[in-house]
Amino acid sequence: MEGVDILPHERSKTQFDVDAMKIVWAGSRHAFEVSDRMARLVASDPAFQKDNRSRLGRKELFKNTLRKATYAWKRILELRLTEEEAGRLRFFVDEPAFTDLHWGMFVPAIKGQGTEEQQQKWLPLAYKMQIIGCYAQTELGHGSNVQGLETTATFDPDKDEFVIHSPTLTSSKWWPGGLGKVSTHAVVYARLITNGEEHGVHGFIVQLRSLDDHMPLPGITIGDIGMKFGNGAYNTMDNGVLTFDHVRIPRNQMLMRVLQVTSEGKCVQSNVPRQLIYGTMVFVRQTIVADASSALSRAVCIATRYSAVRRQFGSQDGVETQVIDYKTQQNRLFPLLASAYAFRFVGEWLKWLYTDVTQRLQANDFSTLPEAHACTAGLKSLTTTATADAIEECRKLCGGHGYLCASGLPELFAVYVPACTYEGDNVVLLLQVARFLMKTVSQLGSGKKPIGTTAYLGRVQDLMQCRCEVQTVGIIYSINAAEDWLKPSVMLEAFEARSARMCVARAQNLGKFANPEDGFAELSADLVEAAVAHCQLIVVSKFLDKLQQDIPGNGVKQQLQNLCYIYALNLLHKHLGDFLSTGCITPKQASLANDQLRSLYSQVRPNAIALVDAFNYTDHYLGSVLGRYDGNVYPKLYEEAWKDPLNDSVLPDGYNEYIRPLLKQQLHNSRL
Ligand SMILES: CCCCC/C=C\C/C=C\C/C=C\C/C=C\C/C=C/C(=O)SCCNC(=O)CCNC(=O)[C@H](O)C(C)(C)COP(=O)(O)OP(=O)(O)OC[C@H]1O[C@@H](n2cnc3c(N)ncnc32)[C@H](O)[C@@H]1OP(=O)(O)O
Ligand SMILES: Cc1cc2nc3c(=O)[nH]c(=O)nc-3n(C[C@H](O)[C@H](O)[C@H](O)COP(=O)(O)OP(=O)(O)OC[C@H]3O[C@@H](n4cnc5c(N)ncnc54)[C@H](O)[C@@H]3O)c2cc1C
Repeated sequence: MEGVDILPHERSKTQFDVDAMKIVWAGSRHAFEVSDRMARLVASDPAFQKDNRSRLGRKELFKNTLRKATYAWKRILELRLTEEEAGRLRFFVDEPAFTDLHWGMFVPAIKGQGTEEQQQKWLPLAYKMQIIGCYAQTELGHGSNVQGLETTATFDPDKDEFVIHSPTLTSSKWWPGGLGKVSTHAVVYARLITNGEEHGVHGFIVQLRSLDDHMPLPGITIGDIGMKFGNGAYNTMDNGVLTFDHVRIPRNQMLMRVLQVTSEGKCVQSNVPRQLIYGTMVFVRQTIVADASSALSRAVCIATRYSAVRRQFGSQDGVETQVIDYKTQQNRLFPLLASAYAFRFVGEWLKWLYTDVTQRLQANDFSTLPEAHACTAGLKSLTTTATADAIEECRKLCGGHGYLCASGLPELFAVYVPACTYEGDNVVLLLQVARFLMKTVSQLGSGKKPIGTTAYLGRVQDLMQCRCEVQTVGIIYSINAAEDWLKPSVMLEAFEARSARMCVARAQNLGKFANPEDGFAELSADLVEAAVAHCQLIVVSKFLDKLQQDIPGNGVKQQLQNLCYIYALNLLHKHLGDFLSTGCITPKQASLANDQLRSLYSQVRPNAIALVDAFNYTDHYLGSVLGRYDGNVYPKLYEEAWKDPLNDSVLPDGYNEYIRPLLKQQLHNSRL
């Protein structure tokens, strides 16, 4: 069978309604229609062509991005796109740009931390892009430790101004995207000092460049921090360095929703908790979780289509085997496919949680903020780590051709992998989750009932007294055959028991230290494992919740069920040590889980291509010869190779200089 015939043949085997699945994936019919329209708009416009990025030098690459980002803005205005449509359009343009930070961090920082008056002044300018902003928090010396930032904002009551200053080299702002060459303004995080007293880190709106000629304002030094990992990749972004030499800004440019500074330099705390200063990060972490499913599904789409097209080794009748039919390939690929769906649904739920906490904050209810912080931090960490690893696994699943830029995977990896670091290093974020869990466990004895995602810890209070013998757990009686693993309550109980037992065991170990902080530092590697178990439980439980909803479309729910159990059983297999050592399941039950997993792979196999078609990605967005919708891989790969600049001429530059003299010299030597 020819390459172009394989994928249609695969599609003919589909056992569910792909169009209905497209709507489930998008979140709603409306979201699907918006997304579909924007994807086609971008794909059909030559201005958004992106297949030459890996061949461009830094300056060309950056200018190209400026062109695309400003053209996208022009189209957004011309077509009068809604905020939702504009967001999707930028998503499909698929090129990191200063606009991400302007819309994604600068605007949310003002919205979340500015007073009404400040929002009225700055937001209209930002919405029209009459000013362009970035988020300048991280410094050369400190990123994770926000309280360790060194930039100072000292209040001068005589002039009613703050003096922003970089006292040391390590206080230079370092990393902010959009800062290096584009932004006119920044929300700068600095230590507030009034009347000689320190009041912690706060955000300040600072103008950086002239709105007339774009030159840095007096006292400000700015530049780009240099090339980053990967050729094209994130180098479209001008991550920058910034120092201040006693730069003055009016008092009303401190973002004052949390704390007000009066003209006398007095600090007045509002009823809003201090942690709201970190609110922009919570917002962005939530968007990063949703984005993880996009990056992961993209890599999985490429690897799945290519695995169906690619054949290696013969079978009895002489037709070579599609590599997707190897169990080892399925065992590596299908859990990633399942993860893409799992992250989609947990992302949807997290968006709901974020909206809920935002509404509560507006009504002065701060009770769910710690949980929102723990969930956004933990899920950001879990999903980005898994996605970065998965993109690399997809490259390997595509064999040698996966290493070619034409596969789209090297660039995707290079663009994606910093997500494990920005918006909080993934380990640092898991430690935040661990703190939250340990606090929750320590309060169990006082009768405080945990709620939301930690409610399960309340249900297993017996664990605190170590009264929970293996035999008391229901799973032990419920699983006697492989199919028993397909019961939602059983799966949930297994993940809850594993996480609860890990949390309680860590809490008990912490209790052995005289100083809890010493204990936390000493046991931090174990604590991170408990945080991972808790976050995996959230993902599994939200996927199971999704299955409880009414899901229209022939066979759609069945496919989602298969994927949900693949996600959970694969985790169980990978973390078997946790499940066995905490006594949640027996070795025999673990073996049954594996049998069930293999059976699910066989059920997914005929639907694999349709399950990735449901992502509804255009070939433009995928940017991969291996992942083409039509499966016409080999002719196109061959065609692509000839586009390389090295093939512009038959003899390479340097032939006369290097190759010819070398060959002549060898000829001369052999004659000797
Ligand atoms: C319309 C079009 C839109 C298009 C765009 C849309 C979306 C795209 C969006 C953005 C673009 C996306 C990506 C772009 C790429 C890159 C951008 C990157 C940006 C950045 O990286 S910005 C810098 C990010 N920096 C960090 O994340 C630093 C990490 N460090 C921290 O968060 C904190 O310092 C810390 C690790 C939490 C520790 O802080 P510390 O003050 O020392 O706190 P603790 O003492 O540990 O805790 C005190 C207390 O506070 C609680 N806490 C901590 N953080 C939070 C929080 N965020 N929210 C609520 N509560 C928090 C903590 O739990 C403690 O509570 P206790 O009860 O225990 O006291
Ligand atoms: C592409 C990119 C874009 C970015 N964009 C922005 C931006 O727009 N604005 C902005 O302000 N910043 C930005 N950043 C900065 C980013 O937020 C920080 O790099 C990130 O928060 C990590 O901080 P760090 O660099 O200080 O890492 P470090 O904290 O120095 O981490 C180094 C190592 O130390 C470990 N570590 C640190 N603390 C602990 C601890 N307490 N316990 C155990 N281990 C620890 C970490 O796990 C890591 O392995 C960007 C970064 C990147 C890569």
